[in-house]
Amino acid sequence: MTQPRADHDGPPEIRVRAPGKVNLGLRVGPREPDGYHPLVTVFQAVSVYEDVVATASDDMTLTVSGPQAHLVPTDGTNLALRAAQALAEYAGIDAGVHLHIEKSVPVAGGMAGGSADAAAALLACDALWGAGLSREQLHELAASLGSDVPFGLVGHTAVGSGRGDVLTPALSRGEYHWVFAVRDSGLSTARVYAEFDAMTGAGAASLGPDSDLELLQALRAGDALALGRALRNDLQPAALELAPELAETLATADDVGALGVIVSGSGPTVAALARSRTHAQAIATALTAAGVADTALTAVGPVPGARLVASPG
Ligand SMILES: C[C@](O)(CO)[C@H](O)COP(=O)(O)OP(=O)(O)OC[C@H]1O[C@@H](n2ccc(N)nc2=O)[C@H](O)[C@@H]1O
Ligand SMILES: Nc1ncnc2c1ncn2[C@@H]1O[C@H](COP(=O)(O)OP(=O)(O)OP(=O)(O)O)[C@@H](O)[C@H]1O
Repeated sequence: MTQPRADHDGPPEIRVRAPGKVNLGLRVGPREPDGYHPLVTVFQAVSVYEDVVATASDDMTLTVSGPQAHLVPTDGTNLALRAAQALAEYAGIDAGVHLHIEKSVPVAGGMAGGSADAAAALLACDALWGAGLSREQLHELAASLGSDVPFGLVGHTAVGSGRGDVLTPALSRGEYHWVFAVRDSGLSTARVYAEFDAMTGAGAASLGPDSDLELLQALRAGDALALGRALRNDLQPAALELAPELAETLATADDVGALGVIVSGSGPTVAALARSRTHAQAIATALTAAGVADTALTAVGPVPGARLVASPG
């Protein structure tokens, strides 16, 4: 078991890094009586990271840094604090923790930043408190916190079903280059699903088993061109209805030769697939120059899920 670092001045600390995600395919079925929608989604974890540093403390407290830190709640509603509390209760541990989030994933951007924080907090507190939970136990806790949290633990490429929390790893060859066009104002996931309901009525397609064949085949072959063509997001029309300016972002990325372009999850981040790192940088520059993104991040995927890393210094 990893021991907390105590080789510096100050209390022991654990640093965990967790990735954001893009849904390469997101098929959404009709709303169920519990308010959730059945999904079949292909997740890819990408190199836009959250670092969560857990330090031993008497209380449960949280701080956040990063360009959008002011948008993140630091009270008990923060998903990372809720994760720490859930783990303490589950494992019967009476201990505190201070969590510090170094945030890079856009807030309310459809890239599961809060979920990455929760996944990282679970792993960090498990290590800090020596709880020794199994992967299955961590997964169960993760799913109780949010539909995207289990994927934050697992990372790489996976097919999600159920609410998106039932995961099967998928084969993927090579590295894909992405540009994420970020908007300063986010979209609420619940609102986007409600708009999806309003737009589809009872007519949302039920989910057939084979519809992601082309997507999964492209990933297995490492064929970025085919992956670009196979990208699909059933929430995109709803996100565009709530944020019509995204149409311009999609069109601009298409104009500058993106292999595929899609709203990421519930949006408003737009994900553009590039041919190479250089091409990704060119797309990023074009998007910000055209004023159709407030920020453009370049990244690669797939990358691993939440993992302990050495603290710098
Ligand atoms: C859009 C995605 O990011 C795609 O991966 C996810 O489906 C959203 O996952 P998430 O943010 O972890 O969502 P949760 O925190 O579990 O749920 C937030 C809200 O989204 C809606 N929700 C979420 C997941 C799902 N399968 N059906 C839903 O209708 C519900 O209104 C829910 O109250
Ligand atoms: N650790 C956290 N980081 C960011 N937002 C959080 C966190 N905890 C709670 N929140 C609240 O949740 C909202 C959505 O957070 P988040 O950034 O995870 O959205 P998202 O990436 O669109 O989620 P998803 O892609 O999973 O639907 C924020 O607007 C904020 O109010």
